Amino acid sequence: MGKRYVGVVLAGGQSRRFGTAKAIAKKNNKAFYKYSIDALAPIVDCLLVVTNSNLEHIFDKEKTKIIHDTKKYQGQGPLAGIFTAMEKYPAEWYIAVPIDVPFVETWVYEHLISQIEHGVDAIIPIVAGKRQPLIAIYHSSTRNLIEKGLNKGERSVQKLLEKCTIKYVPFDEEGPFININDVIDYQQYIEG
Ligand SMILES: Nc1nc2c(ncn2[C@@H]2O[C@H](COP(=O)(O)OP(=O)(O)OP(=O)(O)O)[C@@H](O)[C@H]2O)c(=O)[nH]1
Repeated sequence: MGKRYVGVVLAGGQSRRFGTAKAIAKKNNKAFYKYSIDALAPIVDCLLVVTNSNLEHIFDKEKTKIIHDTKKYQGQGPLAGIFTAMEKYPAEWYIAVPIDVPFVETWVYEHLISQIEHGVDAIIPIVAGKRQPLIAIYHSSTRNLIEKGLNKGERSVQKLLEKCTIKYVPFDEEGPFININDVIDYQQYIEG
C-alpha cells in the first residue's frame, strides 16, 4: 500500500510570462520554490518536485525527490505533473503546490486536509470568488480521468473539475494564494 499524502511541487512550467525561471526568483533572499516545499514538508509522507531535465539543476535535493514529467505528457501543464506523481508514487491523496506562490503557508493545507470526506475526488479552495485548483488536493481516484484528458490533449484543470466530485472550501484570506506570473506581479507583491 502506498503512502497517504504525497506532496507535489509543480515545477515544470516555462515561466514565459516571467522571463526567467520563476522557481528561483527570490522573496527575502529565499527562492520561491522553497516556500512551496516548506509549506508541504511538515504534512506529507513524501515530497516530490516534478520538473523536467532542463530545469532540474536549479532545485536543491534536500527534503525532496526530484522527478521528471512522464515522457508522454512532458510539458503538458500542471496536470501532467500531478499525473506523474500519481503514476510513480502510489498514495491516497496528492497535495499540489505551484512554485510561484511564495506567500503560501502550511495552515492552508491543514485546513484542506481537515475537509477530506468519503467520496470526494478533490478539495479546492475558493478565494475571492475564484477557484484555486493548483493549491489543492486530489484523490488518487482522479488519476484515470487526468490520464484520459491528457490523452485527448486536454490540459485544462477546470475541465477535469467538471468531471469530478469536488468539495470547494472558501478562504477569507487571499494572501497565501498570491501568484506571481510576471514581472509586474513581482514588483507589486515582492518589491512593493
Ligand atoms: N510538472 C509540470 N509542472 C508544470 C507544467 N506546466 C506548468 N507547471 C507548473 O504549474 C504551475 C502553474 O503554471 P503557470 O503559472 O502557467 O507557470 P508557467 O507555465 O511556468 O508560466 P507561463 O509560461 O508564463 O505560463 C507552476 O508551478 C508551473 O511550474 C508542466 O508541464 N509540468
